[in-house]
Amino acid sequence: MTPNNPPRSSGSGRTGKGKGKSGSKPGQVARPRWGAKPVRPEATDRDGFTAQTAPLAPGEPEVRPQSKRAAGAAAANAAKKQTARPPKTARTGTPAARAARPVKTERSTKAPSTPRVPAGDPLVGERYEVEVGAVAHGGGHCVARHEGRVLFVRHALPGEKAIVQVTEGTTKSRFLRADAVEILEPAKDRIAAPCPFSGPGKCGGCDWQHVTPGGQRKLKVAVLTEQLAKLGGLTPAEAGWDGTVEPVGGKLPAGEVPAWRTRIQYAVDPATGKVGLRRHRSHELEPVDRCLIAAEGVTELGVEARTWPGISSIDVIAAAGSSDRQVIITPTPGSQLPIVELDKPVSISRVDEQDLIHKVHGRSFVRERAAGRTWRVSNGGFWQIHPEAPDTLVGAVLDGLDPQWGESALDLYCGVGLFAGALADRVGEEGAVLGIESSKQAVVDARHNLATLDNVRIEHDRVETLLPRTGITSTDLIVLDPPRAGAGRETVAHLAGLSARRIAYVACDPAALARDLAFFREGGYQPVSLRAFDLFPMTHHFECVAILEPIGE
Ligand SMILES: C[S@@+](CC[C@H](N)C(=O)[O-])C[C@H]1O[C@@H](n2cnc3c(N)ncnc32)[C@H](O)[C@@H]1O
Repeated sequence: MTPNNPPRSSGSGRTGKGKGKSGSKPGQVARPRWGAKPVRPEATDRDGFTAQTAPLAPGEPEVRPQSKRAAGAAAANAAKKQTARPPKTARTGTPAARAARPVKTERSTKAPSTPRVPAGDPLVGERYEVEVGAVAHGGGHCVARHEGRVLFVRHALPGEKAIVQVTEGTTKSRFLRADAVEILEPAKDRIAAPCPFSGPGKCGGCDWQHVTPGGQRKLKVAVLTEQLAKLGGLTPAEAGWDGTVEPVGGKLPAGEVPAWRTRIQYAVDPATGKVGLRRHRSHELEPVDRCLIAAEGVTELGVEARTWPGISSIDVIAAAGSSDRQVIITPTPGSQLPIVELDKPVSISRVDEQDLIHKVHGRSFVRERAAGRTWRVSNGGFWQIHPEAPDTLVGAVLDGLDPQWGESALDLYCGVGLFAGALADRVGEEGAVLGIESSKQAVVDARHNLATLDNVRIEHDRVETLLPRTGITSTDLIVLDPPRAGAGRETVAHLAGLSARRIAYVACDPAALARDLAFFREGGYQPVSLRAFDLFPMTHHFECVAILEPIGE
């Protein structure tokens, strides 16, 4: 595709750099520096993001996350597992910010739709011998073929010869899902999985316990390379990428598992009261008495060692930047919250039957440290799970953007204000930063976190709704850190029209990133550097930071 350079705005809406301060008081949002009046957005929250949302397999329709209540109902209906929605497996906290006072959690509360009954004769349980091919995007699976039909195989590695057992699909399915249950010829990156709960039919939280740390990063490199080519039309060199996925927190020897996960959602087995993690694409539980990737702050609470009668799920958050620990408990319908005693001091909140969160005791938030500041994150609102992720990503964004004193910047999908705060420090009081975020509670937190910065304003609404209404016609810098679905064609086109000197795109889904890079090219921007970070070891997830500049400059 030939890049084109559509005319971009002349920037007439900007009031110019170096003008006086906004005059906002601490705690108020600063007046914008782009010549647009502050808007009063409508409350249009939507589901937020978790890095652990089960990705879709190629061709699989998008499925919205369930509420805990809906998930509970579905768990009771495990017989329908074959066509059930993707599970909430071992993922961080709640998928969106929730308010400190009782408010509706910002999650889908729609009941699950009636499962479709797949046509054809079931093939579940069939075993085939296959040669395992390349790793595929999402789900931690590799592609194999049997009698012309595609199989997405978990617990395998490229190049292996294996016996696989079908886990989903019928004679009419376009593709089948399967687990490698016997490895006939192992790949050199295969190791014995250190976690006893990992393996075919077991916990769905980790994808690659059976792979060396270096082997996991090689798989991630293959996925990013493929997505850039397929959806972005880019070679690694054209993307400004050195072709590596950078380890974070030091390299570990094979067989050692980093305890990186500061947020975990456990489900509770109604029969035993024991906690567990969801099996892959299932509402069934794998009872777990020690999650190896859980951070020490999670494990030391002793949640896994207790029984939880009358409880359906438990979100555990162990701040990396303070000793704050928060546990958010969802009782089963009709049950009362028991007195909760854990092994360390902890704040407790409960989720009621309307999905409202109530503080039981302690704080309704945890405090994190990153980019030289303390951040309040309330009730399971978005915060990166790996302890080193916030500083790693802020470092990559600032290195790539090189913000200058007096510049204006947008922080889109800003969460509790991480990049906005870091940018504000660099552009100084002569500059201005506008953050936009759709979660009400995250906006409240962001305004609290950045209250002392007169040059930052945080607005509440969806980026795609609010940005066009701001009247902003140009800015110097943009950071966007959208949820898994990416920003999409319209938002990218709008951003490409703002004459930004540089744009930093932080992405947790390489497919959405590659697609949006192609949209940016249509708008006259190209990546000049791309870095990928292994911020979710033992899983197939990773994070990218792409820096874009106008083509031809
Ligand atoms: C990946 S998180 C990034 C948060 C923040 N940049 C950080 O690093 O902590 C994405 C954020 O986008 C918010 N979000 C989701 N869809 C949105 C939309 N359409 N417009 C604005 N914000 C949105 C979510 O609530 C979430 O806080």
